[in-house]
Amino acid sequence: MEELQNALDKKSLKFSTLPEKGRCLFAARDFSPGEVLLSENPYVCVPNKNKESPLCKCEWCFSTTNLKKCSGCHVIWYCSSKCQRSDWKLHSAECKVLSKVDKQRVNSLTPSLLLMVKLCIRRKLEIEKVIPTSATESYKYVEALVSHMSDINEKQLLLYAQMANLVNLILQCPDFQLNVKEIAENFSKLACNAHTICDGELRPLGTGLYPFISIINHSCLPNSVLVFEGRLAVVRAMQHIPKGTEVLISYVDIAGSTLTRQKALKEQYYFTCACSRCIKLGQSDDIRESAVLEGYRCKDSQCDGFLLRNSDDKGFICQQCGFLREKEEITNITIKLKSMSEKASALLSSGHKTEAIEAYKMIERMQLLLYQPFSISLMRNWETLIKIFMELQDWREALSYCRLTVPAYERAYPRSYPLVGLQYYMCGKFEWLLGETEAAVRSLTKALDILRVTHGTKSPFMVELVNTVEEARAEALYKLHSQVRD
Ligand SMILES: C[S@@+](CC[C@H](N)C(=O)[O-])C[C@H]1O[C@@H](n2cnc3c(N)ncnc32)[C@H](O)[C@@H]1O
Repeated sequence: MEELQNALDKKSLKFSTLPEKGRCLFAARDFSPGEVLLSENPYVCVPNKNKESPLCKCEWCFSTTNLKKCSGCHVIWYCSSKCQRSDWKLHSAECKVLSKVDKQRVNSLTPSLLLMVKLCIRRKLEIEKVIPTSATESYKYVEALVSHMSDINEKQLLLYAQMANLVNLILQCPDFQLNVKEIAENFSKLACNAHTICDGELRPLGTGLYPFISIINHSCLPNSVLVFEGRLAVVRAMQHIPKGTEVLISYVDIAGSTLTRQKALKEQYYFTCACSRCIKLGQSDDIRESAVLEGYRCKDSQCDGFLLRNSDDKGFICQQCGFLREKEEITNITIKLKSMSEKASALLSSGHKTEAIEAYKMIERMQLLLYQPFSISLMRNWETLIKIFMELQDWREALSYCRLTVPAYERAYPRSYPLVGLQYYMCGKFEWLLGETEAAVRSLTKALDILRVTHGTKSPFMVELVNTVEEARAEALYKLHSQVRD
């Protein structure tokens, strides 16, 4: 505890505990927007490999190019000998373990199993003093993480026990000194403490355990943001944080209604959020916000009122014009939308992109009849369309949908939120590709204003963004001069 506070003192942070939250981090001085509060290398991490992210990645830096398999275990990939050397202390032991696992089993190992294998190995190497412990890196900080073992249901417990058995089988060695119960508890710890490692555009790359950053609690209106520079996790102030304020990040997508956010937090993190947004649950502002983000629109296409459930539960009443929308009509459209979404997603996963586009456009038309213009469902459907058009390199169509999402993002997220900046960035990139230089300058400048606070300016992603903005500004100026000359 004293060692932990000493390490945090250097960063002007104060460790504390609150009865309703457990461990917390507080600012021990004022922090300005964009200032780094805390940065940490992963205690252990693994690249993702799943249906959404099928490419193999370098175990150290997550690069997907120039990959070579480790010649010892034939399981782990590296993009360079530099990355392989950096990982060697841990991987030399991991390599021996993985090379003994039969080929079929090794291919079916999920990232979370591999992460747990690494965690057990790192612990053993610390005990053997192969990897030294320090004031900030030690297995004792993993031991201090919350596990919520008493909150998880039997089904989940059984799953963790099965996974723990598998890890034990893979490790095949008694000197790991961890029993199945301890490993199962560690799985539970990973579920509520591990972080998804993302690139600058917040696309997931892997999963990592960062025991210091794991002390930071959640808020649906956070004052800080967690981003990654490669494998390094960096927490930055998104706004001015006065001395004595708790440092808070968001654990879940904060775009949803209070009920949706609270459900997600309860399911994965076992707490009822009482942040400054959540305490408004049931108040008129909160009801209006939920109705706009997840509720239905007025049947009268000219009216932009939001609907609330009628007291007799037969339908929904527009709060502006008093029109009733029958429950049955809404149920029918919702059922149709569900079946259309299933078809569209099947078309997409079978590679029928043109047909999928038509299906998602049909969904959009139906959503426009049912939901508010700033609805989250509509926003997600536009995001899918942008993704498909990007894959087809149809920048014009991608831009038109991207422009629709920007106001929806601005409505759903706080103003300086990274996702808002990234949506402007995406628009700017499409405009730049399409030669719409002035529009690109406007969008990229907005992106830069937000992202220089959340992402800093030093990462390769931000350096590239700064360069693109400068290039776009120079080209816009050149075009302006040419027009004046002509
Ligand atoms: C990553 S840990 C955060 C640190 C944690 N407080 C601790 O004692 O180690 C996540 C857990 O912290 C608690 N937590 C985080 N944010 C909270 C909040 N806003 N209100 C109540 N509990 C919270 C929940 O138990 C959650 O599962």
